[in-house]
Amino acid sequence: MTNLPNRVTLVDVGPRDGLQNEKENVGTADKARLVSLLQDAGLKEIEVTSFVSPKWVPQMADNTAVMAAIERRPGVRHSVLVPNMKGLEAALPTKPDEVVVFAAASEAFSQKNINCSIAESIERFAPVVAAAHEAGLKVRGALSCAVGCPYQGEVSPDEVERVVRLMKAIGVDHLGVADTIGVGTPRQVRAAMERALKHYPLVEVSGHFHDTYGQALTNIYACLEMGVHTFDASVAGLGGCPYAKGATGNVATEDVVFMLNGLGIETSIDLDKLVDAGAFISGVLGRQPVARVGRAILAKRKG
Ligand SMILES: CC(C)(COP(=O)([O-])OP(=O)([O-])OC[C@H]1O[C@@H](n2cnc3c(N)ncnc32)[C@H](O)[C@@H]1OP(=O)([O-])[O-])[C@@H](O)C(=O)NCCC(=O)NCCSC(=O)C[C@@](C)(O)CC(=O)[O-]
Repeated sequence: MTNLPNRVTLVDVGPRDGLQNEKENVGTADKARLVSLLQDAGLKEIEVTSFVSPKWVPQMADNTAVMAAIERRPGVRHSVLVPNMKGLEAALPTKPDEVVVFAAASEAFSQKNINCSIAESIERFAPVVAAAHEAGLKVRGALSCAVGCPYQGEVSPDEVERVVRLMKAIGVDHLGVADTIGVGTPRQVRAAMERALKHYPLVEVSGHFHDTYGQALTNIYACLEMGVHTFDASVAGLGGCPYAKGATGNVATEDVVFMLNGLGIETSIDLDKLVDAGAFISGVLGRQPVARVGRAILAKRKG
């Protein structure tokens, strides 16, 4: 068998990416409770909220209140997504441990998601990255539509590498390769990852997969074979970007942990407690978890 990493870090993006697309308002206390349950389960990296325009993404309008309500446990990093200086200025007083900026490999998606071209987005992010660094924060960069775009169709590795270079040039510390609409298969994902790895070391690259076409775990495995050992995932399989119509949720954290456990790869995450977190937020939303492992374990518990 190929050498796989011994250990994987999972970033649970459920409270942000998972909830941002929910039409019904999720209460601030429930969002904070979700963060606590994820911490109980052993998650050390949690993307808590975003400081984007509330007109564009109303579900994240309580960002400051959520950051004030979460329990800060030692050793857990709480990150927030910001689209511009206004977002960073609002985020900094809430004391995030890390900020996430997000650009797209596709022009069309950049316009739909953040209302500007890729070049303009990089111009916007440059001062954000500098100010975040000045505040002592690390900056993760998400590169959306790294294999496919809901408006443009296929996205080439050259397009990916072009934006990777731009993000590197403005000082983004970590690059997340995102299959925003979950259309990638291992060959395409590997090609996109290879381009990221030309500019960032393995420790500063991660994968972010949606499961629209059921390829997310396969794509994660393909990345593990390349040595990539950080992945975003979303508890209960929540999620989707409001500007990526038809895309389903992120890969479920429960499903990823189950696969990694089976491979003997350490995550320090307690699967049973994670399933509890998924059941909690699914209950708040009034539906079953999308996570297959979550459903299976809940069904087994019922007997
Ligand atoms: C970027 C903007 C703001 C541009 O939106 P715009 O309308 O072009 O911005 P603007 O600068 O012209 O401002 C318009 C209004 O928004 C306000 N505004 C401006 N900025 C902010 C801010 N930060 N926080 C709060 N308010 C803000 C600003 O003050 C003004 O208010 P008004 O004068 O009309 O009352 C908008 O397009 C936006 O917020 N987009 C965010 C969309 C979003 O959150 N998408 C989902 C996240 S990305 C994602 O999920 C993908 C990812 C990362 O998970 C990886 C993957 O799977 O690909």
